[in-house]
Amino acid sequence: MQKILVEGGNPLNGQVRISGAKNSAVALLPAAILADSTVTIEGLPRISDVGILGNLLEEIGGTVTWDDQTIHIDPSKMTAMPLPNGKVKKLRASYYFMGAMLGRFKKAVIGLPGGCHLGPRPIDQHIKGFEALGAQVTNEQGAIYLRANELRGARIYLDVVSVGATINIMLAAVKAKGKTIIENAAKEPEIIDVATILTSMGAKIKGAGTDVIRIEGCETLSGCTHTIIPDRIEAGTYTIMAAAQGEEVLIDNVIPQHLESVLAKLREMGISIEEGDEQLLIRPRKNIKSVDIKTLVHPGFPTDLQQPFTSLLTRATGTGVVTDTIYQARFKHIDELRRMNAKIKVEGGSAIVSGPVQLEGAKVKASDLRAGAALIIAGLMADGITEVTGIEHIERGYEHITDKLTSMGAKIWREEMSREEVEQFQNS
Ligand SMILES: CC(=O)N[C@H]1[C@@H](OP(=O)(O)OP(=O)(O)OC[C@H]2O[C@@H](n3ccc(=O)[nH]c3=O)[C@H](O)[C@@H]2O)O[C@H](CO)[C@@H](O)[C@@H]1O
Ligand SMILES: C=C(OP(=O)(O)O)C(=O)O
Repeated sequence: MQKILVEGGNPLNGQVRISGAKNSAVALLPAAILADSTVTIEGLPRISDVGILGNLLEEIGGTVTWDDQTIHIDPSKMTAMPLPNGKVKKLRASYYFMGAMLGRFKKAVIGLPGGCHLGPRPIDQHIKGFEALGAQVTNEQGAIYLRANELRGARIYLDVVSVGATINIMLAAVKAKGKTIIENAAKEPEIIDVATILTSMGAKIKGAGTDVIRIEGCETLSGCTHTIIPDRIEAGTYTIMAAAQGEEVLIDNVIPQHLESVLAKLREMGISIEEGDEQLLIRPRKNIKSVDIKTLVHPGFPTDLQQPFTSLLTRATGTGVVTDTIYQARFKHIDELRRMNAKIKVEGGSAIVSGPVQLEGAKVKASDLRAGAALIIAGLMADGITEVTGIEHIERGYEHITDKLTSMGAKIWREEMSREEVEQFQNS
């Protein structure tokens, strides 16, 4: 088991290239189940979530070959193999096997998903969608059983705007008979990316990226080649890192429009950001001022950048109020930031950050993926050395994070944990 160490205070300079989007990748791989011949996806991030999904595709009979960041998935020999336990529990996005297998085989058995612990993460809207399409859905001992004689298009209104439910319903509906309309759909860029791969396979989808998506079901979908979009959350994380500890940092392979809400907040703090076609140039100021942020569905401020942004606020002058309307309890990083001398109170669903403070290196634990990113940002700014454990969470979403930061001048490295440290970590 490894930990990440950061020696703070070293300025970041130079360039970082953003990887393919995790939250697209984890839906694009299951989408390949729906095709009748090989699907090739280019530009994938080699992160643990993607590796696990590749293994799950093999478990159901897919032939998976990797060529650096390109995957080739031959789905022709896949079966409706039940996946009630095991690797499906290691990540959130295994729930996309429900929609994709229901679409192709009209049946599936998938264990309830894992993923970051951010408070309750129900999947009732996914199930409502599958039922509307004609599936019988039961929960038996922690696994979801889905079965349909046939799938029929339906009009589905989502009570909650959900990325996962929108994509999962799309995956099943492309193989349903007739027309499906998803109302109050999520509008995240990853939804457009999934609609793009499905369209390349032959699906008929209109309106992805708006809150009404119309799908005309097809009998067969064929193989295709698709290039994934860049990861806006990884790009946002490096932009925040540059704002926290950079001199001049170029973020390459980014779609700036995906990050408008975050860039607006950074500019409000006094940080200079130049936007190119696929690049952002960040030149922070020494003195930055606090802002309030409230997370919202896209195109609002993304919940996945709330935790990294909180670390940045510790170096800003004034009081910043952070409110997460998507996951009201996404504040597990706050106790760890306090160990590093941050002045943050959690009150009534908001974190109130007072600054500026000089953070101090400490031994801290990442409770989830973006908490891990928040602690690395804090470590970059802190006096002395910060040790971050729980890095398996970070590896779910950040490709080569230590190498990328090292190339920009950060002192950051991995070390094996001693037996005592592993025991302490497991008991904490
Ligand atoms: C793999 C992936 O893409 N993960 C992202 C996805 O998660 P995920 O798809 O799980 O998140 P959702 O968009 O579904 O969740 C949004 C909100 O809706 C609620 N909800 C969701 C589904 C449901 O059936 N019922 C329900 O009540 C959730 O508890 C949450 O409060 O979107 C989140 C919100 O942008 C991001 O933080 C995650 O990084
Ligand atoms: C919450 C996240 O991921 P997941 O939904 O995969 O747990 C995230 O990417 O911040």
